[in-house]
Amino acid sequence: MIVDSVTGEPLWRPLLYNEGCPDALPMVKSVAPPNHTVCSASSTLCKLVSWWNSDASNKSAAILLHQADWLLWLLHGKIGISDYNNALKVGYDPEIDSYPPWLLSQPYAQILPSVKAPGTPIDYLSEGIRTQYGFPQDCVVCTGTTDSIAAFLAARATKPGEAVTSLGSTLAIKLLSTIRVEDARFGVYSHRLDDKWLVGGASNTGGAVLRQIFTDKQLAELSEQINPAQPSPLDYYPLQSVGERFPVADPKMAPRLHPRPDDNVQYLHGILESIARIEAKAYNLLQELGSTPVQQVFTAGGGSKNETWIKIRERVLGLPVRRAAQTEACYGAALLALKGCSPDEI
Ligand SMILES: Nc1ncnc2c1ncn2[C@@H]1O[C@H](COP(=O)(O)OP(=O)(O)O)[C@@H](O)[C@H]1O
Ligand SMILES: O=C(CO)[C@H](O)[C@H](O)COP(=O)(O)O
Repeated sequence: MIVDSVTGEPLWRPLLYNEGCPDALPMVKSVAPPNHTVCSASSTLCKLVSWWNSDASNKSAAILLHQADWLLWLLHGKIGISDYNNALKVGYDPEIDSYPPWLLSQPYAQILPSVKAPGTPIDYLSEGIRTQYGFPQDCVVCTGTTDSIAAFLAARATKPGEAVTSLGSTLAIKLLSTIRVEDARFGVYSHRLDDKWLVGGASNTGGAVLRQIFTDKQLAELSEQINPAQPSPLDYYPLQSVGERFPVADPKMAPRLHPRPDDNVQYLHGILESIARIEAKAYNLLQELGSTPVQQVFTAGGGSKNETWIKIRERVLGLPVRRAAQTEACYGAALLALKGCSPDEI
């Protein structure tokens, strides 16, 4: 979001995380290091540059916020604060804990938010919100993280080699690694998690495609009739619309959901198996690019309740796959706040 730095009013249409601004890509590639995370049309930096190059008249009053930063501003009232997870795709370097010189030298650097570690206390909850909802006076608001990192924290995976696949509307992968891996050619990037790295990426495949074809009730009923030990010969690339981010970064990739068999059980089997193949390709790619090898996969999000799918994925990945004890990202966000929350530091 690009907002007025005083009033918080949006100065441009808010953009979703997977929306692309290919018009800005050549300019971003001309300033960033080769294959940097920002060198993807859906990166936050491409969104920022696309706005900067538009007819925007109020550049001096603007500030960039991620959706999570904007929500937190509504809670604590201090505008222009982000965290190093949300800020990764605008170009923040969590290793040096700073925006890099190539970014700071750009004219649009003036609208970048200040960045803190995830879970850093910012301020007390603003009085209006506190009284409206009945929170205690000492309720503190901390910086956040991204949704799939919060899902990783909720799963309480702590050892290098442990990974979390979030099967929500999309498929997001996070593998705890001692080695940082980044390669925009495949949509691979590393978020910092304290002194380690969460290597992974986000595919546009996932539950949203399933919901385009089946109701949640059908998903549950049809899945019970699938034999997960039996491989499906059907080979699809389930996407809601054109464009994939990871493990293939191709904004022009077309969805492949045909041929459709008459039997819905077979069709769903083929789709679940095909998404599992994309997940397997993703984990193999991370290892090829040098991350700590994956040993155990936890799973979160709406797709994690599907036991048949978990068995299919175990067979296709050749790895133990377990439903996380806590599968909601908000649980991880609360753990982060608990860890960071110390009013003395405000
Ligand atoms: N039994 C099921 N098997 C597989 N996927 C399911 C099942 N039930 C729901 N889903 C999928 O879960 C997704 C919703 O999960 P959720 O984590 O709430 O997504 P998000 O928060 O990313 O929108 C839906 O897109 C739906 O297709
Ligand atoms: O696709 C997503 C939304 O469901 C992912 O959450 C998002 O794109 C992944 O971002 P990050 O890896 O930075 O947490």
